[in-house]
Amino acid sequence: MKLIMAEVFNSWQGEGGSVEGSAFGRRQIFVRFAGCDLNCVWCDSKEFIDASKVLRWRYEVEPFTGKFEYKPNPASLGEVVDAILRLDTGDIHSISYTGGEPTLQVRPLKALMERMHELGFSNFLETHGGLPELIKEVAHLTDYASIDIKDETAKATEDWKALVLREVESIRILKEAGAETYAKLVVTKDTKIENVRWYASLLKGLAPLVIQPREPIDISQPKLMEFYREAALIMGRKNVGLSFQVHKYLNVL
Ligand SMILES: C[S@@+](CC[C@H](N)C(=O)[O-])C[C@H]1O[C@@H](n2cnc3c(N)ncnc32)[C@H](O)[C@@H]1O
Ligand SMILES: Nc1nc2[nH]cc(C(=O)O)c2c(=O)[nH]1
Ligand code: SF4
Ligand SMILES: [Mg+2]
Repeated sequence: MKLIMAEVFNSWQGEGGSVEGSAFGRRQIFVRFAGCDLNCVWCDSKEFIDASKVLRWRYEVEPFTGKFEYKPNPASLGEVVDAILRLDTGDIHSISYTGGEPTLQVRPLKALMERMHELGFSNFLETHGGLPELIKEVAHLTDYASIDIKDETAKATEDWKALVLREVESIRILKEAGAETYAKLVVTKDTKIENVRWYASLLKGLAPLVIQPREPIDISQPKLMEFYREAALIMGRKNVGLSFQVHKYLNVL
């Protein structure tokens, strides 16, 4: 079983805020898959979007040392499991599968999630959720899920409304399978309030929402709070929160 990897490292989960299902501030081992089918204008992992250009992957030798070793792609499942296990600091809340888009490599992702369960770890899936048919394959192995709702201003794909509906379908699948699931909406200064209302109406009664300003932040505080209020009025005041990419302020991975 082969995987196109980007990196494996140990850090704190820096996103998700305080809504139910969030792992913010929890220690995780991050497994970043190479390759994505979307192209968000603000993506902070752009160098990993084209998997064919990710010729090698890196794994931390020791957490927070900035020391890495490199291996050629594709990686074997055993190599990735070894890289994860050597980063097990004994205080790991869950393994985060991110990217790129982890669900695109659904067979190796599934095998890795199964292996991590066997080894006693919980699985945290970080995904755009745009491919519900692939989400179905791993939903039963997912303990926690953070699903992005791609705003129009992300310009992730041509038919962004159809993408949003597929993302919501993925949330439904994950919830039905018993995964603790929340939605994450990255907002920009150009995000439209009517779009925020639409996302909120789709998520109402389904999953909580975190509103995460795009980094670097240029959205005004009044606008951010307007999005928050409108979403909370639709979804309920306990079901909305803010999320910031705190790891970027701490200068950690
Ligand atoms: C790089 S993505 C990988 C997982 C998956 N492809 C997705 O988009 O959800 C991981 C998370 O980082 C967030 N992110 C990436 N670039 C960002 C930026 N410039 N500002 C805020 N959040 C960002 C994404 O929205 C997503 O929630
Ligand atoms: N510390 C930390 N937290 C994160 N939460 C989501 C991340 C991601 O890139 O998926 C991420 C990341 O790259 N680092
Ligand atoms: S879906 Fe995720 S990895 Fe893909 S371009 Fe958007 S933010 Fe980047
Ligand atoms: Mg990141």
